[in-house]
Amino acid sequence: MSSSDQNTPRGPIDSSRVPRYAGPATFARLPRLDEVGTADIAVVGVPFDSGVSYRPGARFGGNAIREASRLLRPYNPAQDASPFALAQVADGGDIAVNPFNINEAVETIEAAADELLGTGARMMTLGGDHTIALPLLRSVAKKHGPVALLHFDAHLDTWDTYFGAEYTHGTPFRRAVEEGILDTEALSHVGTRGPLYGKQDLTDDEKMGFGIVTSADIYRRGADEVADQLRQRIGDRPLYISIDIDCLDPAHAPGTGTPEAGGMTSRELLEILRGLSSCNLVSADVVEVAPAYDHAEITAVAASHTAYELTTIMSRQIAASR
Ligand SMILES: N=C(N)NCCCC(=O)O
Ligand SMILES: [Zn+2]
Ligand SMILES: [Zn+2]
Repeated sequence: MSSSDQNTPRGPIDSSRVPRYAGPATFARLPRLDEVGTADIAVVGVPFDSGVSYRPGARFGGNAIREASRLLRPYNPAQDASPFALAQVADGGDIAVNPFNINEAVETIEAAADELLGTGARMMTLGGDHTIALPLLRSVAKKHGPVALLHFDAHLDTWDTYFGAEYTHGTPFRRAVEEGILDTEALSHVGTRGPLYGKQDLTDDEKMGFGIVTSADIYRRGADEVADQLRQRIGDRPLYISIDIDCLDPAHAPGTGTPEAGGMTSRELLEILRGLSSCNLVSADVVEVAPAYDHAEITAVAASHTAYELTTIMSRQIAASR
């Protein structure tokens, strides 16, 4: 039983008493998981970037997002909710994974997710490269069955292999479809753009069941209409949202490993997420934040606000289902 079932949840450190730049950076200055016992939502880092095809560095993403999240405040006006009061949200620290063995890392992540989800918590994972979405989805599907997937990304990430490797940051969603852990009636990429290897990439992707909302679609149709369309497709299915921060334009997220020009703004991303606030979001990740290429925490701030909106959606669901 989570502590929030008995008491009011323990929230962030009060930034009017302890300056927000002081002390250790847990996500949003929330308590650590071991301080509260169990949580409704566990924020967890996965410092792993051995699956990247270009610039490395996303292993430092989780802690960069935590640092940038010091400035988050407890009330979210855009969703009219205080996420850390509605549910016990806590920082579960990092999943320690082997950087030299991708297969072992994937197994470790799945096992750690099994353990956390087994306590009844939902997971808000901070990556790490996109490889980590596969073991997280495996674990979520063990609990909920095949889940709807909203995948925000410049890239499809449904490619087959790189250098013969099955588990990479460009391949997690093809593996997930092959494994039958996704609900193929409700799969969407959002923010897709940029050059592909060939037209076949799109044909393959469509055969797997994915719909595509391109970055240009968002610009032309607007965030509200896009969110409405996505919400209708998802319905009340258990939903997993995976957000590759490179879905944002490099102007809004320079700190990432495979940037592509012509992306959505951070405002558009946040607005689409707010439009999904009624969805049954069971877990989510924010990946591919690589702070070495960031400037003035632009990317880390965008990622921390993204995780905040996702956490708000989950906490509203948790409160509504009590
Ligand atoms: N998942 C991310 N960020 N990128 C995938 C790009 C794979 C490629 O280099 O073709
Ligand atoms: Zn990407
Ligand atoms: Zn990706």
